[in-house]
Amino acid sequence: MAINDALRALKHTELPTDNSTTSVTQLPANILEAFIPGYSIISKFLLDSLGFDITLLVSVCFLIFGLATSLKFAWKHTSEQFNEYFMSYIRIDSDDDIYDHVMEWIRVQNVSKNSRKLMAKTGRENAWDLVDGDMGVPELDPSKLVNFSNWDAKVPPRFQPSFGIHRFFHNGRLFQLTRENKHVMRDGWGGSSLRDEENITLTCVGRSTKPIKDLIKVARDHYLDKEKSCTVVRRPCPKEQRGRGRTLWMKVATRPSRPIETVVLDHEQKNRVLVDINEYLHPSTPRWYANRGIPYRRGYLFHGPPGTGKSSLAWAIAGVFGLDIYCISLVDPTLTEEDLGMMFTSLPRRCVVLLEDIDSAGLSKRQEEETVEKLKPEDEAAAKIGAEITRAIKSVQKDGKNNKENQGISLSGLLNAIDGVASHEGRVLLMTTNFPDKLDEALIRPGRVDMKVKFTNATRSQICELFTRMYTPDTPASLAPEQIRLGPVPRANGTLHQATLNGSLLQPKSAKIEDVMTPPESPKQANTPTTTFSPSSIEEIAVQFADRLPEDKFTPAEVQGFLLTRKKEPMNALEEVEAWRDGVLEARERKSMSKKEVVP
Ligand SMILES: Nc1ncnc2c1ncn2[C@@H]1O[C@H](COP(=O)(O)OP(=O)(O)OP(=O)(O)O)[C@@H](O)[C@H]1O
Repeated sequence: MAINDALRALKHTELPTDNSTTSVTQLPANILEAFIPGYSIISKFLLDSLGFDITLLVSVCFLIFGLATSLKFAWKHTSEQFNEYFMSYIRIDSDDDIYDHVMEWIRVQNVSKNSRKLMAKTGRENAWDLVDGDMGVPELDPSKLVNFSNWDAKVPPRFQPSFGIHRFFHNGRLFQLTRENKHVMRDGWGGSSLRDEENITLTCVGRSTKPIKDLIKVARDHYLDKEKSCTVVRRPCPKEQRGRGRTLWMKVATRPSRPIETVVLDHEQKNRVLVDINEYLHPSTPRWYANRGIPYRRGYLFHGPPGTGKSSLAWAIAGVFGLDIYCISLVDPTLTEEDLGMMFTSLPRRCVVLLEDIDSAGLSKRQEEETVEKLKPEDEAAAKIGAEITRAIKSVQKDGKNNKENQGISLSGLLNAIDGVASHEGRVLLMTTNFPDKLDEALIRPGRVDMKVKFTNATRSQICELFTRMYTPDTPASLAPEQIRLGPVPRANGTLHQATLNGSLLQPKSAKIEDVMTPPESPKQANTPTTTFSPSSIEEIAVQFADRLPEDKFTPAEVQGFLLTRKKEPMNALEEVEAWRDGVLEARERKSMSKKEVVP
């Protein structure tokens, strides 16, 4: 409107013909009037009352404003054209691992140091950060109680580049990082919903993306190097975040890998599992499977009483082979069969999938069959009728549930996910159970479960090993995967297995035990015994300790629990173990007696 008025005013304006400065810088009054209604009255009033003509001032302001706007427009247009033809960029979404790699690299590169737009994050993100060493964690005073409110206050926050544009140099080249947050509509299971989505864009000058790719590689190497001795744990995303085509897994933690030698198990058994997985994961194995038309999958069933080390071995395996671990709880009420199928499909090429306590997920043998089996000797006809009734009740229950969110995972749903056509090949499937006999044959048939590993209560040698490990001072690192030597051992058929782990290496090294035990000098050595013991005396005490416990009566978890309460006092542990043993056995006896009384 104002512009139209101004144009109209320009038409009727007779521009000054003289060459004076005033005529150049002063805009005609009718043009100013078009932009500022009432201008002539104001200017006349100021001229009459103050004797000051504001036309020149207003005209200059207008000219500066016009110039700036034109420059801005020209700059925007030119830079757009420049970006289009002379810049390269790579965009990274926040749900991709590369996002974490780049952001972490940026953080340590101190890009944040020079930036004026920062985002502060709590220094300690999870419990494992305390073992990072680079967190500036304050020293603890052993004479005082640990107070985490004080401790947290002393941990400096981390600073990351905030949303917006950040520029930095790498290898002499200028890069630009643009961090954005957008609200986008996404299709999810419950329909479309508005979600926050973050991404970063890395830009550099030039018509090739190679410098950015190199930078991403550097960031990735840096990140993976830091996390080399860690295991990344992933779980299914919360239901509301699970979207079609979007990531179904979320990283929940990065924890230090469990050293394989800390899992106290029969060495031959442990060897066999590791050798088998090692052979399966070998880069040449997929071709071997493909040539024979065999699906490239391998499954393991770890079974035994609770607290015997099934999950511990699973975690240690992930650490040894440097694989991420994908944990699925089949009892998760939000997990549907469709979700499960998609999750297996979206697994990476190599990973460990851990399905814990599969017996508790309603996947045990069909109840109606069990009922028939139980009643058969007495009345087969009645049993069959009973089974029919059970089936009918179940189908009614199922219909009733149809409208509800979750109908649980059925056996066929799990089998489809595990070896359905879309299921990803190359993963190591580890299933744990306390009750292997309850599992349906279909679930544990060869091809789904290729190796069963039995875990038992602690043997004498396991008790000895648990004791020795507990009182051995911390060593800087356990066996790195590359330190585990491979050598041939005979197979059942008499041939030599090429990729076989040397069993002795999986045992605690005597060299480690020979480390001198000294009283703690700093809080960091809190696990070191207060009394000095020679390595040979620790071994001797371990033997005596094992002599005082019956074999196959206590789980390794129970023995570990007892030792943990005396973790600095091996002699106390030795002296008190008999009383503890008798107490636990008596309590068990009483419990079984009371059970018998209740069920005549
Ligand atoms: N064989 C073992 N070697 C070393 N530690 C063990 C062993 N068995 C149990 N533990 C210790 O006991 C605790 C429980 O072990 P873990 O969770 O592996 O047992 P589990 O057999 O998986 O039990 P559940 O069946 O209840 O899941 C852990 O702290 C672990 O360190």
